[in-house]
Amino acid sequence: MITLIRNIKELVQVEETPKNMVSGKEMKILPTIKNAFLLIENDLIKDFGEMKDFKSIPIDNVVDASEKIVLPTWCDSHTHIVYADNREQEFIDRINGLSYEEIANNGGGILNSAKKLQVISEDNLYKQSAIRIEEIMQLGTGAVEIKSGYGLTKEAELKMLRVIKKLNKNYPIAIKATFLGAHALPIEFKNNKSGYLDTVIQEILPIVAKENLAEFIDAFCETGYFSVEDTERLLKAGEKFGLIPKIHVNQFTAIGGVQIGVKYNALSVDHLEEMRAEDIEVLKNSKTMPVALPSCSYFLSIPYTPARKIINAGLPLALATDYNPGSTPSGNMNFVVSTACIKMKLTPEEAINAATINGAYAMGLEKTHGSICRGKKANFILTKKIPSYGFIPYSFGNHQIDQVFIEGLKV
Ligand SMILES: N=CN[C@@H](CCC(=O)O)C(=O)O
Ligand SMILES: [Zn+2]
Repeated sequence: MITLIRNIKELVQVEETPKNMVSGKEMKILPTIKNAFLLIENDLIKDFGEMKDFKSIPIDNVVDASEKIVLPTWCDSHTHIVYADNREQEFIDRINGLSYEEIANNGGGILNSAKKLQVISEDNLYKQSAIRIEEIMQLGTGAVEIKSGYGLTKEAELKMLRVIKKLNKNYPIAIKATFLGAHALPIEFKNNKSGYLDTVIQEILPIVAKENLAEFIDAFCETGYFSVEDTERLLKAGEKFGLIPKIHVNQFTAIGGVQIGVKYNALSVDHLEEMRAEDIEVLKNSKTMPVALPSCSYFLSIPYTPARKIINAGLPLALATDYNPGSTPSGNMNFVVSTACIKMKLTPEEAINAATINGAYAMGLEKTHGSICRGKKANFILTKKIPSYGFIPYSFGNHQIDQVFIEGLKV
């Protein structure tokens, strides 16, 4: 089927020659074509250009985009969308003065989600998660990474990963799975962290690899959770099974997590709210994408990732939601892009680059997603009638999307 999107006011993030990512000063450049067309064949982008250059061919479906902007769908490279029920009570506890750490120490936090996840049926977990997938597709997300890590037992971790696999099969959105067995220490292992890591490495990891349930491996490398040494043990074990690291680091404390990520060729290091000069330095000359999660900073009232320092050092940056029941119960990439501009001082061009092509890189999807490029997936957002693409982050919290296309079809 051939679909033509015509009279596009501005077609954003176009690429003649595909690139893997954008870094430093390049992030301020967002290639666009004004008064453009976009031609789709089945699930792929066939052509694009200026309207005046469009050569008539037989078309099955025409969409008029007068006064509207078209941009690639968002690439959300860090989420925990598969979870059981919610944690609004902890939200209220925080309003009343408890800290995220105090809540976790009282059995709340990740362990609270694990308790709920261990008892929910796979079917019910799938149903709850599918609603969130449908929600983020409507919000313009066309590719997403999803982590395990709320199971914390063999059965429950595998249940999560199987749900992720089933979502990937049933929805057109691209889904990448990450095994996050080392997300928190289960109560049964309270004084036996190395015993829990033995379970993760010897009992769960081999099944994850054998059943092809995840491409990436993650750990919450943080004071009070998993140390740099624990993380290294895990990444080494993952490496043997060909799992690529994408890790939680520097959320509350900077303890060397970025260094261990770079040492093990992590595809991304995520959170980075607390960054020392040496953490920025070690990322130079690496292939590791720094990923900021501004909705998490917003929700927990913790510092924002120092995005300006990262980009001004010549590094790339990706933006993601961190959608999860504890620190970020929102999967809205439009809000992430706005918040990155408002609170982290990214320009709209930098924020859109960070949420599209760099997000695609951070989950290994840069060859097929993240830009308007011939041969890439026909994943794009058609906005309402708006004055410019800068209006998307400017009108924060408002919904500027008219239609979302994933793999060539309106969702
Ligand atoms: N920081 C670790 N994990 C999640 C939050 C987990 C939770 O509170 O449930 C995050 O990325 O913010
Ligand atoms: Zn996370």
